[in-house]
Amino acid sequence: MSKLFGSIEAGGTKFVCAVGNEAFMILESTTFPTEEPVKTLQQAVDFFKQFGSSLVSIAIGSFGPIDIDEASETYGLVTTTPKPHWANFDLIGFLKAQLDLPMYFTTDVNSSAYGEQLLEPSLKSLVYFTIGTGIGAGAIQDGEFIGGISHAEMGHMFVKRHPDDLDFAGVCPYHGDCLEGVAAGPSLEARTGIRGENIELESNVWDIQAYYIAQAAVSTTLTLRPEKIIFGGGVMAQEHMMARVRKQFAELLNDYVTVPELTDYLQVPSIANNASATVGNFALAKRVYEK
Ligand SMILES: Nc1ncnc2c1ncn2[C@@H]1O[C@H](COP(=O)(O)OP(=O)(O)OP(=O)(O)O)[C@@H](O)[C@H]1O
Ligand SMILES: [Zn+2]
Repeated sequence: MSKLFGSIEAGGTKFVCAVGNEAFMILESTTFPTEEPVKTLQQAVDFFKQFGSSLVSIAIGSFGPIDIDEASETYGLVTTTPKPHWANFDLIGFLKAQLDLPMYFTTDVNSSAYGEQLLEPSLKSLVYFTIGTGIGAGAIQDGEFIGGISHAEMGHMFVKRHPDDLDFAGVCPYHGDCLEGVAAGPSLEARTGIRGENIELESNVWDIQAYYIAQAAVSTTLTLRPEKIIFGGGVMAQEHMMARVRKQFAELLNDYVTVPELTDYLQVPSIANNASATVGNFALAKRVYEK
């Protein structure tokens, strides 16, 4: 019987569980809201149990911060999230108690970065940002995720303020006006009272938003010098955003270092339907199965 790989994209708003084949094609998937951890994870377990022994491994790309250090006593836990009930919850422990399979645990954005890199194996380095309810980024260098004592947390990098945005305090519960605090979806609503989906194109909030995202791209460029930076997430689904970000990026970088053509260098995901993390998870599940 052919092998199946499992994927959990554990988002702050919703969970997407899927199984895929050895070509990393999605065969079945299910989506449900992220509620309290036991209820939510039990739904994931029940989904995977249907596939019996065909399912050989699972990769989990999670919202964070999470403990991904296998040598740590708190490996597999969601750590300091402000999300009610989830702080210090043993996510991997819960899954392992009911599914005796090899598991790979990483951030949702690392999973997405891994998925995108599969499509462009010639790239040795790549960074994937998601700009949604929160902001996170995953980075690959020579086929491995970057990180020291834990995974990167680039979504909370500090940015300089847009001159027309100085009155806005930002909405990050930890830092106020870090990148996530001023550029994730909820900041659009906090400034305007209108959800991002419904703000008109003429609003100057888009240029403010693009200014911060462009700064993230500049800081990432200067820190890691990756071959490509990809921007996914609900906010970047607006087609005008990439053009605004590229324009402000060029002004901010001011030709200090050379980068590839901006239409190649700063891009939206190549994998359609927000499936970058799922595809990446299949590949990571395969990797942990073969280890
Ligand atoms: N087209 C859009 N334009 C601007 N903002 C949007 C758009 N679509 C969604 N948003 C905003 O982005 C946020 C939701 O982001 P997204 O759709 O990427 O979900 P998500 O953050 O990936 O969910 P999860 O936390 O479960 O991963 C909300 O704040 C929403 O208002
Ligand atoms: Zn922050």
